[in-house]
Amino acid sequence: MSDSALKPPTLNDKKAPLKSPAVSTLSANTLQLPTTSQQKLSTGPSNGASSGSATGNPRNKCALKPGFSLMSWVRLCNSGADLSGTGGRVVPVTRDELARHNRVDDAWMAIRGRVFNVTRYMDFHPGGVEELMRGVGRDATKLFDEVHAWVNYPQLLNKCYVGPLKENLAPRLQAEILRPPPAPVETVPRFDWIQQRSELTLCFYTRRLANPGLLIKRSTAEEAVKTLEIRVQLETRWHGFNFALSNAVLWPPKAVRTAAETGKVEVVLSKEVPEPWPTYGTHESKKLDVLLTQEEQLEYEVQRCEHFNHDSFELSLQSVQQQVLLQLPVGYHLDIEVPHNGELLQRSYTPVPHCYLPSNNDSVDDTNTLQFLIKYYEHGAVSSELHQLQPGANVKLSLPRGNFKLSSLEAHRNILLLAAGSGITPILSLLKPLLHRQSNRLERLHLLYFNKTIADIWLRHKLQLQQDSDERFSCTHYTSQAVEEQQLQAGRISQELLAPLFAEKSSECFSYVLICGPTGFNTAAVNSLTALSVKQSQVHVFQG
Ligand code: HEM
Repeated sequence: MSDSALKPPTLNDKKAPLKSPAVSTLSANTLQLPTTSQQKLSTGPSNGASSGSATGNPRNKCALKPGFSLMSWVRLCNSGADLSGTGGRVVPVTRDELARHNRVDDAWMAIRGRVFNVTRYMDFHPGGVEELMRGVGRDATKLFDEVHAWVNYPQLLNKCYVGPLKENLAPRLQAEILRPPPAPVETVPRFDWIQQRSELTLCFYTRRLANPGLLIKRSTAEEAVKTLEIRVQLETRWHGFNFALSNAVLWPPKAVRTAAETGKVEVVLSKEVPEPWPTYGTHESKKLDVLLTQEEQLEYEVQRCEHFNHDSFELSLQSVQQQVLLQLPVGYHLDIEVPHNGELLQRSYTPVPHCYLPSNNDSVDDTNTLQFLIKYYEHGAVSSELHQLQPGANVKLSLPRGNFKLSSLEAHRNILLLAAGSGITPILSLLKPLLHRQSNRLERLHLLYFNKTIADIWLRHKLQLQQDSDERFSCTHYTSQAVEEQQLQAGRISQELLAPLFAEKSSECFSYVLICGPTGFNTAAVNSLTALSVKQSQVHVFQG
């Protein structure tokens, strides 16, 4: 039986609505978009089988009625309309009071001790009215987190805040909730430059473990360029630097380095004429509007689309005319958009570092090309469209998205990785950055990789090579179907399977766990870890 046969086909590559185009007249708003794409808690396979998304999660967005786009919601929020229904007052709410607001035309919902009036949000909810109604009139924290923990509800519902949920809060906590949340401290990259006779290096300093992303755009299709746009991504925020260089440099850059740990970004450019420059030129910098960058798309073209194993393929993409170079923050993904039956469909995928692909090795520069491993589903609209792409065909990519914080791993030296099926891809992007970490060097990085059959295992040989080259890394393969091979174990994710790794005094005791797989796998993993007293703060689930 194929993976796709295990799941209701509607959850595979479900049609996503065409995103609204970027509205350039919209100025920076108080609202930010959710940080990553979406996940639905599904009845999908609980182990091993992949959902088809590289991050393991299917999408289930609804088409919104005309006039109910995110942009329209932002406008409504900024219009001064009384969305909370309290005239701007903060009113503590009892559970009984909350339960009375349980109708579609009078809908309140509590999340993490705060009550929001979601009545006006109903038609704007990308998951649909029916889904939103599931959380109405009650404390919906658990449900909300199960479906899309990454959605930035405090910002989206900022103007809908009614007040704290009363009875289950200590007075001190209540006082905290009544106070407006403190504005987050934002890092602005600092620019510097150095040169050699034949090279100019543009440097951007962010902060330790900032895990920056990078986008470089040339303004013309010429090989020698004088103007360049360089953008540095820090979480959901992009900082743009527009350079007018004093002389021409060659395209593409000679090297591009983003150091996840130090937070330093370097763009090394070859000068067209090797000579010392009195100055690099000039630049203007600005923070880019979060809403606009969330909507922005890049044109990429297929370089290769080749068979990888019995049900997956390797897709290699390069920016059209090599206009753009992109480096994703570690653990981030992006959406690939393809047309299908007159609609535009999107799905999230995490690029695979070149060194893990059979066709590549360590010396290849990851910047020019984005490589994906994609599982093919017969009924999966996006994967079947992508599967048919010929070299030269165009697709659209979103900018990188994600909510993974490399800094949350800083204190941890024994890290456990749990991956299922195609959920291995974000995990792969982390292996080298973690093993190369200089401060608080890692002691042990252990991967448990779950698949249905031996034939489904991706990159087994490469994982073995990684294990051979660094004794701190180990990988155990589990298959849900019985196996005869010695190096493989039969088993599904469970509390029993994980328990020995968290036994007190065990030298194998892990203090942080990263999880990526289909929703059922993620839920089973989180539940097993909770039962083993692993705290929520010690776990990150990749979603998207
Ligand atoms: C607690 C009850 C809720 C349920 C059951 C629910 C359900 C869903 C579902 C099924 C989706 C589609 C997910 C997918 O694409 O796979 C979705 C998307 C979404 N929901 Fe909710 N939702 C709830 C509450 C909320 C609230 C309170 C907000 C307000 C901030 C919200 C904002 C969103 C957003 C922004 C998306 C799109 C996510 C993305 O594009 O990544 N939801 N929701």
